[in-house]
Amino acid sequence: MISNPSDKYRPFVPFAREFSERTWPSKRISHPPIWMSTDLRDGNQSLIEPMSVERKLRFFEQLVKIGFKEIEVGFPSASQTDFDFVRKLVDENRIPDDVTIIVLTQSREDLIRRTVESAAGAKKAIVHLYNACAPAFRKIVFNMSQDEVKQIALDGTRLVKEFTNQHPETSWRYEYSPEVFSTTEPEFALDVCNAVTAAWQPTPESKIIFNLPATIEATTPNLYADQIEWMHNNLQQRDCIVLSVHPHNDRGTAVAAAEFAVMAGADRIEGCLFGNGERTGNVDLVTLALNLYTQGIHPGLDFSDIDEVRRCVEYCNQLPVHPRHPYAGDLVFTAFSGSHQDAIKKGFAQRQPNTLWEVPYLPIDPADLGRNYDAVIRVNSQSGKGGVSYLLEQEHGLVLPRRLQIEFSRAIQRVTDETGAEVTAAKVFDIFTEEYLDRDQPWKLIRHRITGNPKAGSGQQFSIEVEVEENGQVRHLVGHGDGAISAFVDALDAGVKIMDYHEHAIGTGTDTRAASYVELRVGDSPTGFGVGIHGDIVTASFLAILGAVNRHAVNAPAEALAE
Ligand SMILES: CC(=O)SCCNC(=O)CCNC(=O)[C@H](O)C(C)(C)COP(=O)(O)OP(=O)(O)OC[C@H]1O[C@@H](n2cnc3c(N)ncnc32)[C@H](O)[C@@H]1OP(=O)(O)O
Ligand SMILES: CC(C)C(=O)C(=O)O
Repeated sequence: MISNPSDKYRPFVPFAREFSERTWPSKRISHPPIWMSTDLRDGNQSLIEPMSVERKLRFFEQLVKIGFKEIEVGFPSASQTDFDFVRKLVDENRIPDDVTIIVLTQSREDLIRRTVESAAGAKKAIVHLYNACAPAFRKIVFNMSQDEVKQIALDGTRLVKEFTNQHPETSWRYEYSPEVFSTTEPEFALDVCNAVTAAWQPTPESKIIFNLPATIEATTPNLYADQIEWMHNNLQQRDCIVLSVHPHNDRGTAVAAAEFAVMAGADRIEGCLFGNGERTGNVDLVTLALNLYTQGIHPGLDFSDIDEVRRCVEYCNQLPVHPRHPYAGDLVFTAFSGSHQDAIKKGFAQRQPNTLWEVPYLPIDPADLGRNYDAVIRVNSQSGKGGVSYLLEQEHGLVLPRRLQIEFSRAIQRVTDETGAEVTAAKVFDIFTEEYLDRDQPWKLIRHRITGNPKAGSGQQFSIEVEVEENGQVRHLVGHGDGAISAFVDALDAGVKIMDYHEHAIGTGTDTRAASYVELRVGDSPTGFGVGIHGDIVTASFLAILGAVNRHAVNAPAEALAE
C-alpha cells in the first residue's frame, strides 16, 4: 500500500557494488576534456520547435567559432530537415578540416543506412549508435533478455561497419552508447561494450568512442563517477577507446557529475550550451568550460564574447537563458546587496594591473567574457553606501568621502524604501544633484575676489570680498583668515565651523574640474555636507561651504552622522 509519494521511489544503488577501489576523489582536473556539442541533436530533439536548416546552420557556425572539434549535427533518419542539413554541410563543404561531425542513429538497418548516407562524402564523420541497456528499458521498451539487447548493439555495429565501408572517401569513426548506462548493471554495460570492441576492432590510431550516458540522472554524482572509474579500469583495449560521458541534469547535478567523471578517467564530455537538452537538459558545456577557466586551465573553447554566443543560442533554440545562469545570465555579475557591493568596490580599488584576479564576489573577470563592469553594482533597498558611491565614482568621477557616503546613502535609502524599486545610476546622480548641487538655495554665490596677497607660511592674513545673494538680496561681505576657506567662512559670519574638507580633480586636460566636499557645523547643529563642483578649485570649495550652509538652513540634518 503506497500512501506517501516518497514510498513510490527507491534509492538507486548500482546493484550493491561498493566500488571501494575508487581513486577519483583525490584526483584533480589538469587539462580540458574533448568537448562534443550535441546542441544540434539532443538539444534540437528537446525543443518545442526543432531548428530549421537556417537556424541549425547558424548554430553550427557558432559552435565552430567557439572551437568545438566534434559536433553532433543531428539524427538524420528522424526528419528530412535533419537529413538535408547534414547533406548541406557536406555538399557545400561547410565543415572545417579539423572538425568531425557526428550523426546519431538507433540500431535499425534502414535508419543506419540513411544515417550513413547523410554524412557520406564528409572528410571525417562519426556514426553514433545507441540502444538502451538498463533493466527497466530491457523489460518495458524491448521486452528482451540481456543477450538479446546485447545483440541489438552487435547487429548495429556490424551494419555501421558494412555501410561505412561502402564510402571509403570519408574517414569514419564509431561511437557506441549503452543508453541509460547510469542505471545499467555495470557488468552488463561492460560486457556489451567489450563485445562491441571485438566487433568493431578499433586501434590506438582509430579509437572507438564509448559514451556512457546518465540518460536520466539517477544518483548523486559521486556514484556516477564510481561507475565511470570502474569502466575505465575494466574495459578491454582501453588504449583503443575514447571514454565519453553524457550527463543529463534531472537531479540538477550534471555539472558535478561531468567533473567527477573526468576525475574518474573520462576523456570526453557531451553536452549542450547553457544546458539545453531533454527535460532538464544536457550538462551545460559553458559552465563546465568556464569552471576550468577559473581553475587556471584554458578550456580550449572561446567564450570571450559570451553575450554573442547567448544571443545566437537563444535565437536558434527559441528559449531564453536564465538571468542567473552561471557565467552568462544577465544578473550573474551584479550585486544589489550592500556588503557585496562594498567588497566589490574595495576589490576594484585595490586591484593592480597584470595580477591574479581577486575581486570578492566576482569569481571571474566579466571582461574575460566580453562583459563590461556597468552592471556589476546596481542599487535597491538592499544596497549600502559602497554601492551608491561606486556608481557616482564610475559614472561621474565623484569620490565621496566616507562620511558623505553615509549621509548620501540615507537619501537613496529613503527613495528605495518609498518606491521598493531599483534606482539606476542616472537616478542616483539626479538625487545627488538635487540634494547637493542644485538646491533652491537661500544663499547664492555671485562672485568673490581675493584682496589680500599672502605668501605661504608668512603668517599674513588672507582677505576676501564676496558678493552673495541672500534670499533675493545682494550682500557684499568681507572676511579675513589664514586661508581662502577661513576667510570665506569669516565673511559669511554665520556661525560656521568647518569639520572636514576633501577635494579632487574630475577629468583631465582642459575639461578638468574640481570637486570639493565640506563637512561643517552651523551653531550647535549636527554636522552636514556641502558639495561644490567648478573649474576653479577655490570657487568649488566656496560653493561647497555655501551648499552645506544652505542645506542646514533649508533642511537641517535631523540626526547627527553615526559611523
Ligand atoms: C536518449 C536519447 O536521446 S536517444 C535519441 C532520441 N531521439 C529521437 O528519438 C529523435 C529522433 N527519433 C525519431 O525521429 C523517431 O523516433 C525514429 C525515426 C528514430 C523512429 O521512429 P519510429 O520508427 O516511428 O519508431 P519510434 O520512435 O516509435 O521508436 C520506437 C521503436 O524503436 C525501438 N527502439 C528504440 N530505441 C532503439 C534503438 N536504439 N535501437 C533499435 N530500436 C530501438 C523501440 O523498441 C520501438 O520498437 P517497437 O516499435 O518494435 O516497439
Ligand atoms: C543517445 C544517448 C547518448 C543519449 O542521448 C542519452 O543517453 O541521453
